[in-house]
Amino acid sequence: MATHAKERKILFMGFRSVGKSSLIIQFVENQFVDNYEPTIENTFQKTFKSGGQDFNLQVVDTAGQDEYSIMPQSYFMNINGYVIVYSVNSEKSFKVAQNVYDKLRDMKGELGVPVILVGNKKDLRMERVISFEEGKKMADSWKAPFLEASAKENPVHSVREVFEKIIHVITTQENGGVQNKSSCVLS
Ligand SMILES: Nc1nc2c(ncn2[C@@H]2O[C@H](COP(=O)(O)OP(=O)(O)OP(=O)(O)O)[C@@H](O)[C@H]2O)c(=O)[nH]1
Repeated sequence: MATHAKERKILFMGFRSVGKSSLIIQFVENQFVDNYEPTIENTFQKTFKSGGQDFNLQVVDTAGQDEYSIMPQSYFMNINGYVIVYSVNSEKSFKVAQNVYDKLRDMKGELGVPVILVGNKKDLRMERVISFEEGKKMADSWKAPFLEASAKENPVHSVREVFEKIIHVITTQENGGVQNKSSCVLS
């Protein structure tokens, strides 16, 4: 049975150069961008099917934040879900991830933040400074899903997982926090 595509807007946040644009461009255009160009702000569109439901996604790629960034109002209006990204080779980006979450939490308050945490660049094995366990622990403290990803190595799997997870969080929150089994496509 055909159902209408649901419009949802997702915001990517995190420190500079962690791979926000790369993950999004992999998702939207299936390609890896090797050169680094700082983002100002960009919005991408992509249709995506998850749990039998079509989604019309608007994905906003923000300029990288740091601990001093002030979040504009537009980060809080009409946003359905947040993807906070750090890179596993950067201690600083891990700290900024917590910082970004704290600011979102302050703004969103009691309702909770529909968020996932992504440790990107897991292909950089020799340069890793943040373990999987540390990432998981931070996400657990937010009661949020966690995954590690790479926009470079096996990216199709990574980006699919990122978007499956954030859509799952959004859907769960829209259903009043109750896990909807029929839309639960994650193992
Ligand atoms: N090895 C590796 N490099 C990556 C990965 N993802 C991104 N990069 C590289 O990291 C650099 C920064 O990537 P961007 O996607 O521009 O990072 P960003 O978070 O959007 O950066 P801002 O626009 O400054 O916020 C680029 O040179 C990418 O090629 C990854 O998974 N693995």
